[in-house]
Amino acid sequence: MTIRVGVLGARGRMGQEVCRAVSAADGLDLVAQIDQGDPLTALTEAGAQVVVDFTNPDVVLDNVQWCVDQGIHVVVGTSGFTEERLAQVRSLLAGKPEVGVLVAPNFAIGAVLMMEFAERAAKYFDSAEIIELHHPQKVDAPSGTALRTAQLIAAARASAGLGEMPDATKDEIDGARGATVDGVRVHSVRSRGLVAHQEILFGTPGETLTIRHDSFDRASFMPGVVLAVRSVGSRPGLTVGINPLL
Ligand SMILES: NC(=O)C1=CN([C@@H]2O[C@H](COP(=O)(O)OP(=O)(O)OC[C@H]3O[C@@H](n4cnc5c(N)ncnc54)[C@H](OP(=O)(O)O)[C@@H]3O)[C@@H](O)[C@H]2O)C=CC1
Ligand SMILES: O=C(O)C1=N[C@H](C(=O)O)C[C@H](O)C1
Repeated sequence: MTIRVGVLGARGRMGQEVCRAVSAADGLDLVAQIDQGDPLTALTEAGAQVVVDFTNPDVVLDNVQWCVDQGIHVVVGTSGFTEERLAQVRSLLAGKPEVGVLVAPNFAIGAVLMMEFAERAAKYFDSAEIIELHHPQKVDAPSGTALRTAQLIAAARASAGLGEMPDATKDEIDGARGATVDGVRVHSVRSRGLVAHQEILFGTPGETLTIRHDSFDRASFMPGVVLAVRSVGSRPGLTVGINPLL
């Protein structure tokens, strides 16, 4: 059966790529392309069953709420999902248990594996720092992928009983050590020529391990987005990441 798909943020960098990918995918029908200023009611008028949101962190929760209220499943790629925001999505869904919302900080398979490998490595190393590098049009810092990676590393360290990292600095210029997310230092680089990149640097006496992923093209996110669109309708409630679909 064909799935009727609407895209929010359709004129953006990701939205345009998603519209192309949905149009080219078997069994998906692109029925609505919505951007800033367009009414959300165009989604219901077009009979969208799944909406894909690649907008911005300021508006995404309102969009999700509106879609959930209408009984439309949502695939969310927009960044900024802290644990607190995920909890807000869970409470939106409480009144609509049949609706599925999938929030993925990163749809690229390499990035998903990078996060899994980092989670696995975390307990073996005293130190861990994240360096994320993106194009300069990105509105937020740190990236959603870096936030999620920090959460995963922190949780793995806590369950292994590891204490604080041996990283105290006596004298530092503000910001020199990056931001601290769940106890993990995160450094954000913005530069022309970049798309989306991240490395995690682990260290313990005598050795370091670097895990790095590079998205050189937004095409890297599309297989994950299409998989999520096909799956979200059969996954009521909140799903975080595409890992359970792989
Ligand atoms: N999960 C993943 O794998 C990935 C996630 N992302 C995330 O996706 C998001 C979008 O990234 P990107 O495409 O580069 O950003 P863009 O700024 O290129 O695109 C966002 C689009 O959404 C539009 N928009 C803003 N508000 C609304 C609204 N209320 N309703 C509908 N459309 C709206 C914007 O319009 P206007 O410009 O007029 O404001 C713009 O056209 C970011 O949060 C980014 O971090 C990006 C890549 C991969
Ligand atoms: O804005 C981007 O470009 C990206 N955003 C996501 C994030 O914040 O992690 C995913 C990817 O890094 C590209």
